[in-house]
Amino acid sequence: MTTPLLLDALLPALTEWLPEQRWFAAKDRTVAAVRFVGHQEITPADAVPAVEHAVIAVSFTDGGPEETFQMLLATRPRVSGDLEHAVIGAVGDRMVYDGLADGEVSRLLLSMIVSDTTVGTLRFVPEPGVEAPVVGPGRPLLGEQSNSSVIYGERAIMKLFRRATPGLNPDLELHRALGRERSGEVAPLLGAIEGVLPAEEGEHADRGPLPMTVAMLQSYAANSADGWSMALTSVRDLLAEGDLRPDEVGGDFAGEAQRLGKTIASVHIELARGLGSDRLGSDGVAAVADWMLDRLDLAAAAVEVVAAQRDEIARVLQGVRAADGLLVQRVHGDLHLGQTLRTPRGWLAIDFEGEPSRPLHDRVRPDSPLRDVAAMLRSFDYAAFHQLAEWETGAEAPAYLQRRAQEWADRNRSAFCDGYAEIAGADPRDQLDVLRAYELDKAVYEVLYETRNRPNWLAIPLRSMARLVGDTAGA
Ligand SMILES: Nc1ncnc2c1ncn2[C@@H]1O[C@H](COP(=O)(O)OP(=O)(O)O)[C@@H](O)[C@H]1O
Ligand SMILES: O=P(O)(O)O[C@H]1O[C@H](CO)[C@@H](O[C@H]2O[C@H](CO)[C@@H](O)[C@H](O)[C@H]2O)[C@H](O)[C@H]1O
Repeated sequence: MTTPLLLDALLPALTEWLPEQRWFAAKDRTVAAVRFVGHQEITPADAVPAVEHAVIAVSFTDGGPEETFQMLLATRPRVSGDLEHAVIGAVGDRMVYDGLADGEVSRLLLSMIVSDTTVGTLRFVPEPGVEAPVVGPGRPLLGEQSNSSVIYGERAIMKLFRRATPGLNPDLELHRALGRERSGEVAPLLGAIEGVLPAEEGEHADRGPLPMTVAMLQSYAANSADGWSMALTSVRDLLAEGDLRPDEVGGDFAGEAQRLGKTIASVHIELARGLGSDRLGSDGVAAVADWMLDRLDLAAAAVEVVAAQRDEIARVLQGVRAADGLLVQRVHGDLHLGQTLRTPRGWLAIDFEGEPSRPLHDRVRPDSPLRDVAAMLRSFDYAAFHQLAEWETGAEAPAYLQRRAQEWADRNRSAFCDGYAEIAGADPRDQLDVLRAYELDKAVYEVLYETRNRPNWLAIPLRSMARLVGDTAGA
């Protein structure tokens, strides 16, 4: 590999391979062409395995904007067994494959972080003052995720960010800030790989080289369960017991929801302490409302049911203007139950990247902590109605099940707010109009997200959108 000629020989195979990958976040578009915009050798080209970091730009048949992604490409003269599924194609006398699938490659990356190595434009940096993890091979994480992670013996987890975005990734930035605050609410950061998004040439020469985050290494939270799975189990227990109430069934989640509220309030306090906070005046609040309206118009342009209710939705979003001096700070930005882990000691929040489809400058903009609270309230609705969604694509689920699901959502939303208020010193429900605006903003985003990604789930945010537009009831 490494010479542009050899890389170019891989392009036809790569064009076929990319859309099959879970992390390829443009599955609704047809790939027209792929080109390499940068590559950096990590080992010599004749090593076994040989590894390099590559940045690719993908263009689409719709003529819309390109997307850039990063990859760790590895090569060997032959691959067998466990690596066969990761093969992209053959180039010269070597097989090229996705390097993260190879335990030897992930072992090498970890050892380079631990030993603070620089190779060309790539910096492998350990987090100052933290204990170096044991070096060993990594095991790829299987399952749903937007990026790609490998786990090192239940001690550490490394995430390769798949989008090649200039600037410091907010996931790394906020974990660093929370580490400085000695937060017990996130998994400690152990290190990172930092690189450079190369300057473009020719017709794309509109910028120079820019720093970019390649990967992040964290402590692995062993023996943990994610909040989404735990909540679904609780809802399943309840729906199976048609005549019992949420507080009467075995899997009641309200205690956990309350503890989770406390954890998120602590994260907010730590973020404000570490990175500051500000109180917006009326112009600032108007800008937040305008920004929500822009998001609404984006969704309305793509989804008819949003367009049909545009004005009613806009009226509720204007509720954010009720805030008298809205307090803003850095927040998680895409909080949901799947972004939380229950360890034997308590809850952790993970994945501070923000909403994946938003541009970086939007994701790092200070916002109200109520954005995260509202997003978590949305997640309780999702968990409650997820099992009924299949029904709702065809016939309505029986009314008694809908009532039970609603009771579960109400009970856990309320427990979460109780826990949050206990630590934050202010109850999010005291600013109902603002909270409702943030919740509706998220529900509109979800309608667009589900339309594009999981049409079977669309009924869940649609139901919430109707409730938030129609009712004035509390959280
Ligand atoms: N520190 C950690 N300890 C244990 N598991 C983790 C940790 N961080 C992430 N995970 C697991 O990895 C999955 C993907 O992580 P996440 O940061 O959400 O990646 P992505 O940005 O790709 O969505 C999570 O759902 C969780 O199961
Ligand atoms: O996890 P990501 O950062 O990729 O976030 C995106 O995908 C989420 C789904 O995986 C999506 O969350 C929505 O679905 C969840 C259930 O799967 C639910 O708990 C959330 O409340 C709901 O918003 C998230 O919005 C999207 O940005």
